[in-house]
Amino acid sequence: MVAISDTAIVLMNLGSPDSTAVPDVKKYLLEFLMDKRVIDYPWLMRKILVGGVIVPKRAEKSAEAYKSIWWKEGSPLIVLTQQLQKALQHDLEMPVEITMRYGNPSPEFTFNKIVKEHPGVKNVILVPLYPHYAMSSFETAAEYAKEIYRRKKYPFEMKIVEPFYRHPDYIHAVAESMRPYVEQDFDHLLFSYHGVPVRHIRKGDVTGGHCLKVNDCCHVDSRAHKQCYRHQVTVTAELVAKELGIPREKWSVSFQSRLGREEWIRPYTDERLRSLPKEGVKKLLVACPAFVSDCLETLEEIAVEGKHTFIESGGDSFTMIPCVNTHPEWVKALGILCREKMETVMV
Ligand SMILES: C=CC1=C(C)c2cc3[nH]c(cc4nc(cc5[nH]c(cc1n2)c(C)c5CCC(=O)O)C(CCC(=O)O)=C4C)c(C)c3C=C
Ligand SMILES: [Fe+2]
Ligand SMILES: [Fe+2]
Repeated sequence: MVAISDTAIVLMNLGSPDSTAVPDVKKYLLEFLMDKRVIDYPWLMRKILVGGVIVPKRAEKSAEAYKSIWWKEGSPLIVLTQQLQKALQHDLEMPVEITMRYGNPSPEFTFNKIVKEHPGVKNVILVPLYPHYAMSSFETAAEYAKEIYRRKKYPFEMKIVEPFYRHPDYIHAVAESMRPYVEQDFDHLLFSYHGVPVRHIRKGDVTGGHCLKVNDCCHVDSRAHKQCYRHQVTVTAELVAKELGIPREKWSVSFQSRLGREEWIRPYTDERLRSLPKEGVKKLLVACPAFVSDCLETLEEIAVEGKHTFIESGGDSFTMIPCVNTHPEWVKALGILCREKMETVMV
């Protein structure tokens, strides 16, 4: 039972296919990749590329990858988000629901559930579970939730928690979740973030002249940083490494999960995994703080494929550090983020 409250929290994650069956994976990939903020080409071009090339080519391989990481309860990303929901609800003593940008449960389903099960709720705090801004992650989640909210005229106010990539409590949670791993002997720590196309970084640059144009742009103050994924992931890595006391030469950042022929932000994780052993790195730790829940991109792309690449290239030991998932410090941090948002004036 949850205490009666006029506020509810909605945790919004990316989503997964309903099952590992090829038709379900196809349906999910189509919804995901037809999103104009993920593949931002004109509609007809996107339709031809996604429906005619990418999805038919990728669906079976993707389904196999999902099969290899699927839990008996379902998709790890969904199950971990449900576990986070329960832990946060216990912590905050107010209703906490989950929703997904793609697949189920959809924002419409979740908002309807709140209206039906918690008719006293007047305020909803929506938390896109992305620490960093990207057009293809935070922005699409927030805009989609707002679109549904406005279209259906729900009887509550809705506030959205902004990217929290440098929030001290989030940084502390990531650092604490990593601490047991960095206390062991290791040669190097790689922060592997989900990549985005270079074009997305340029497109999000509100100044039109900063990102990837100014020398060492991520470290030069700019209004562009509010929407710069590259800047924000760099800051997270620097703050976490500082809190853990890891010297600068012992960690680096790279970007995984490229799709298509376009140039994505560099360095690429697979290339780094091939070159690190040649630079003398034999014991490697990999952390993926772009994700708050373990998912296909960590459990398969990093823990299986990435490990294989590193060991084949001459590495000795490879450890993937789990995401913050339901770590108590993360549950605490999320509660603080929600409470801070509740205290702001409704717009
Ligand atoms: C143009 C393609 C893609 C962009 C841009 C992109 C950005 C992006 N994605 C995440 C988080 C996740 N992505 C996940 C899976 C996934 N991502 C893409 C493509 C793009 N992502 C695809 C095609 C897939 C599906 C799987 C596959 O076929 O490889 C996941 C995992 C989902 C799961 O069910 O476990 C996450 C999480 C972020 C944060 C981001 C921008 C920064
Ligand atoms: Fe992705
Ligand atoms: Fe930038």
